[in-house]
Amino acid sequence: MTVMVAGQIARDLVLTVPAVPGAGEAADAHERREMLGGKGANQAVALAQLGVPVALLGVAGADETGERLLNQARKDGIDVSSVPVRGESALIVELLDADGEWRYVQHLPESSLLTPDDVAAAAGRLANADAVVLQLQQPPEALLAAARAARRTAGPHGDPEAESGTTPRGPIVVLDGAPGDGALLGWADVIRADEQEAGLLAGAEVGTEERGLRAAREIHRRGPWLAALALDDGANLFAWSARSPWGTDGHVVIPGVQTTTADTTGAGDSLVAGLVAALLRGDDPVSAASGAVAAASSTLGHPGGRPGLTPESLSRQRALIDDALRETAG
Ligand SMILES: OC[C@H]1O[C@H](O)[C@H](O)[C@@H]1O
Repeated sequence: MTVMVAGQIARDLVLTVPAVPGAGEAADAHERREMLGGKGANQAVALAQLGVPVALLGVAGADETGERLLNQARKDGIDVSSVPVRGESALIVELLDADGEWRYVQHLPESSLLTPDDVAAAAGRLANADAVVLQLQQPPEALLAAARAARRTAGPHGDPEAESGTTPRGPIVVLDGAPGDGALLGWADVIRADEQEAGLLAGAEVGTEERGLRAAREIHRRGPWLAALALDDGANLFAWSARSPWGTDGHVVIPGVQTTTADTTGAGDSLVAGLVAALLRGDDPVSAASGAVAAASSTLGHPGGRPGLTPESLSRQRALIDDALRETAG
């Protein structure tokens, strides 16, 4: 079993400040953390921590930083043999204030972005993976190329041949974010979107369970059979269609349970990884959704997006989620 994550590899520099300085002001950071970052790398790290064999397709800089990032990825157990190395490393500076509010300043050289040629070079690996995970930090043409390469044996949703049930479907394609390009959505099986992104996809505000469900139905109509949408009370809605492996329409809302939030950065990345791991294990929908939220919650307690998923943190969060679900049911 392998998951291919096609996404960004960056050096994340997280500076914890009492307050973000205004124009003409300076702030002393009381903590500084540097780490392998970018949504692609974060998701790959989280998958590796969850015990899922994972390969990364993203660009590493041909500089000292790029070398450090790749070494870290290798130490994390990620296969980086398909990573092109060129140019300057991508750098993302996160300013995290005392309220846990973050601001990013990023320098993403053009050379740090995936091209369709990079994707073509990894086409065989994409097609043979069990899941392909994409985020929107890469150019749309590269993402579309990756989705097409992954599903070369079947067309996008809406293609009668692909929907016939007789065509081999290839890997599960998972998309993190709301693509401006509707074509990309048609190639995805699973989508994760925060509130704002879900609103963009649905063309209407999402926030409550009812509105989220409406958005999910629209999303299912356009392609993905599973939508994981953030609601405005910190809960997550997971809505699946009959085209899902579970074969029925259904949904579950998992309440947000983590009490201490140092930084929300990276929580979505861990959620995606938790969901992919659960889908590949063949979990039932409630268990898959709970596993995804447990992974996300485990990432909230520390500054920066790097996941720190341990069996202990996951089972602590799982127990809280199970309690919350029992409470909702009772
Ligand atoms: O999803 C969080 C990530 O997004 C930003 O790109 C940072 O790299 C951070 O680690």
